[in-house]
Amino acid sequence: MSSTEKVIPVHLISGFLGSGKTTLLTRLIDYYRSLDLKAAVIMNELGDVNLDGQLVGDRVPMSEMLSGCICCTIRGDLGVEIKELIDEHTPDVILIESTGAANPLEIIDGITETAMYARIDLRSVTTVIDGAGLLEMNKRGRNQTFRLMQEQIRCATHMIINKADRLAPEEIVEVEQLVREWNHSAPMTVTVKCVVDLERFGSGDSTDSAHPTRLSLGQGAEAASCGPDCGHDHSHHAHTGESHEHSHAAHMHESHEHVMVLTHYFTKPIDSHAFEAMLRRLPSEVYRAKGVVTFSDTTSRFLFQFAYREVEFIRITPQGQVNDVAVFIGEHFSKEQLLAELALLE
Ligand SMILES: Nc1nc2c(ncn2[C@@H]2O[C@H](COP(=O)(O)OP(=O)(O)OP(=O)(O)O)[C@@H](O)[C@H]2O)c(=O)[nH]1
Repeated sequence: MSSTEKVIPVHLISGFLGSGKTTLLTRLIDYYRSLDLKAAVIMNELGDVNLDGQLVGDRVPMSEMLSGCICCTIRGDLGVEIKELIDEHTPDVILIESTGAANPLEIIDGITETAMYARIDLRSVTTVIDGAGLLEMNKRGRNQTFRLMQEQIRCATHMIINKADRLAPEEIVEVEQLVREWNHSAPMTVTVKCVVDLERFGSGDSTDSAHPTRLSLGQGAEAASCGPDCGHDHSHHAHTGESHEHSHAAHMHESHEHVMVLTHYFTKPIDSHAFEAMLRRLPSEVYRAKGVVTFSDTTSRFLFQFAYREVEFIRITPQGQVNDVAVFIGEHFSKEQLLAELALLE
């Protein structure tokens, strides 16, 4: 794989149970088809049967992750699924629809981890909101489902307040105000049947730096928990991903107001001491980093983790080719400064 090989954009569709995620997904599939772009889809259902998948049919390559919540038990498989879809179908874009019970922060973490072995790029997190459902939940009391809804809204880079046909005009205003309280920056569109302008989902070309991703992950990204309906063992976050490609070049996401993700592909081995020193110098605004590196001063390769200011290196012997990549997640950090630090390493 060459450094010029394209990075495949990934769009995550999140939202409450029955809010209209699949409705949006089918629209997107039609949209990409009209542009003559190949979309691949990952759908996640808590049950054994992917009913929504019937709606998508066999129009696009689809991976079904059933019987588990994408954000916990099968989160580790997410990377494998993405990699397999890419290897088998070479899609121009990947769409992921998560179960309404999933906590998007966990999925975002899973997707960004996948950058270690597939040239992908999380471009947007669209949260579909059932306006009437949200109002009802707000009146009934703030239970666990309510908190999950909040989390899904906080995480969104784009918000769709759907099912407007079921809301009176003053209720629409009420929903908008509620949603704005939790997410100050993401664009918000009020729709019926998720009819939105799909242009921002792009041409599939993620190298378009004119449209940087805003990942407004909100607070508590690392403390995220799974959804209330998930019911799975959260202690097993399998880390997978042995088959990989070696690749180069930096790819970056930015947000001026919220959480940013910066994904940097290293072009060559780097000095281990300089790298560790760089991690330790990271500003407190960077609260998470992870990746795979090859050091010039040791023979082995390492998986590194940086969380809560702690640095951890794990020696790995990857099967197949693995990207040398570092992913940084944080809020309000200076991308220029970080890129300058990274440039010094190479
Ligand atoms: N009244 C109304 N119904 C809608 C609208 N959008 C979608 N629906 C209906 O709501 C139901 C659920 O829509 P889906 O798109 O399957 O929702 P989902 O979020 O994928 O559902 P889960 O996968 O179960 O979480 C379907 O019957 C849709 O036809 C809307 O704007 N108004």
